[in-house]
Amino acid sequence: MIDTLDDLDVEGTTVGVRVDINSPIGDDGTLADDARLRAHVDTLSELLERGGRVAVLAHQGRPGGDDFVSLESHAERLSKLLERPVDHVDTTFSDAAREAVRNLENGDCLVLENTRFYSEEYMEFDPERAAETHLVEGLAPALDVYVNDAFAAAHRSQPSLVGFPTVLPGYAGRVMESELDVLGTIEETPEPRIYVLGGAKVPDSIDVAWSVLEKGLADHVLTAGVVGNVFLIADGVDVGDASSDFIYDQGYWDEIDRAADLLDAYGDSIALPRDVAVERDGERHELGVNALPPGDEEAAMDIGSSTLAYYERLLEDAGTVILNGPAGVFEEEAFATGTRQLYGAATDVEMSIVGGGDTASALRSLGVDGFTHVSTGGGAALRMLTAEPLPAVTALEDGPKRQQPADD
Ligand SMILES: Nc1ncnc2c1ncn2[C@@H]1O[C@H](COP(=O)(O)OP(=O)(O)O)[C@@H](O)[C@H]1O
Ligand SMILES: O=C(OP(=O)(O)O)[C@H](O)COP(=O)(O)O
Repeated sequence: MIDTLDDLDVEGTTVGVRVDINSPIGDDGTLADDARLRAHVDTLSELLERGGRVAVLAHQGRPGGDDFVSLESHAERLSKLLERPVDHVDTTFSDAAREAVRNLENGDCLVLENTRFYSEEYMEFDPERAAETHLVEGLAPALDVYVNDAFAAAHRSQPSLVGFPTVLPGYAGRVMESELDVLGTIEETPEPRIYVLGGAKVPDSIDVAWSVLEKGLADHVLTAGVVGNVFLIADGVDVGDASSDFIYDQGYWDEIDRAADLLDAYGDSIALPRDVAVERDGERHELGVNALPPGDEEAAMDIGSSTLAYYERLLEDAGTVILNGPAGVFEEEAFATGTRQLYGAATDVEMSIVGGGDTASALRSLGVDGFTHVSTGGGAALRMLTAEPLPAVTALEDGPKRQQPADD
């Protein structure tokens, strides 16, 4: 059993709240979409209104990425959403960070700096070891309790997610609580069950495909996006240099062998794109798989209309559809068709569950709604939907194993 905010005496308590506000970032390096911030407003408002002193912990992007930026603009946006001042502290566990946390009054909120600015936070540890990292040892003494509301990151065994609840009393926030309620019952959802795996996080998607096919949870896995391109290559299709180079640059080349192994083991249950869309003369141009490779500069940016018709037919018989990752580069209107139509078709299925930060933002910008549940998490939702435990949830369940050092 996990304790929730109902079990916490909040007044006067300094609460470290791990949220997932990892969001799209604009060309100016600031927040471009606040959906994930909005999701946490209930938890943060409740803690503040109940007299808590709130220090927000979160990551943004991955080292090396264009979206690996400070949380300053997130703090500004949170201040508007929470209708109260929210300071940003430009470190996470330094003397200055501890000082700022200790200076909080009841009802005050601040945002500490991007946890991933510190290399340990981008590594995976078991909880005991995570509790010995600089981040946790440095910050925990300034906190009384830890609240994890970051469902979307709960599949990561990183210090801010599994280390703090090992040394502090841990509680699930409202987002975490409701996601666990909805997604914890996958084995009971109507069959046949179809998993649609698109987007760009290929290793996560292949893990999920293995797991759900091995466990008999999925009747079909439909592939799209970069994931679809990897499966096409694994199936011996030449998707062209532009798409292959992209996969190579992302470090996903080994995933092709894993996809090939999956096709050997479960090929009958895995659907591959039958055509793709590339940009030719400034416009969308569809090519059947037999007509590949495309020109040198032409990347496969979306699934084509034959694939869509094929996938829509499969969805007609589904009882449950679980979708993660856009079917194409939805940010460009010419390549948004696959995502718009495929996700649109999924809303007709009896139970439709969607996961993924980019996926949720794609659906909003494309105006597609009507799903049974849109999760705040992508990889985390998928992992739950494979009936696998989430490390951050397990750490909350296990509770503190030892006392944190006393505050000085
Ligand atoms: N064929 C493709 N080629 C390149 N990028 C793609 C393709 N299909 C989808 N994408 C990109 O995948 C990104 C989202 O993937 P991902 O991060 O896995 O989604 P989520 O956050 O929903 O889990 C989007 O930025 C989209 O442009
Ligand atoms: O956006 C996230 O995951 P998601 O893309 O699977 O929804 C989380 O913030 C986790 O980020 P990560 O996949 O860089 O560890």
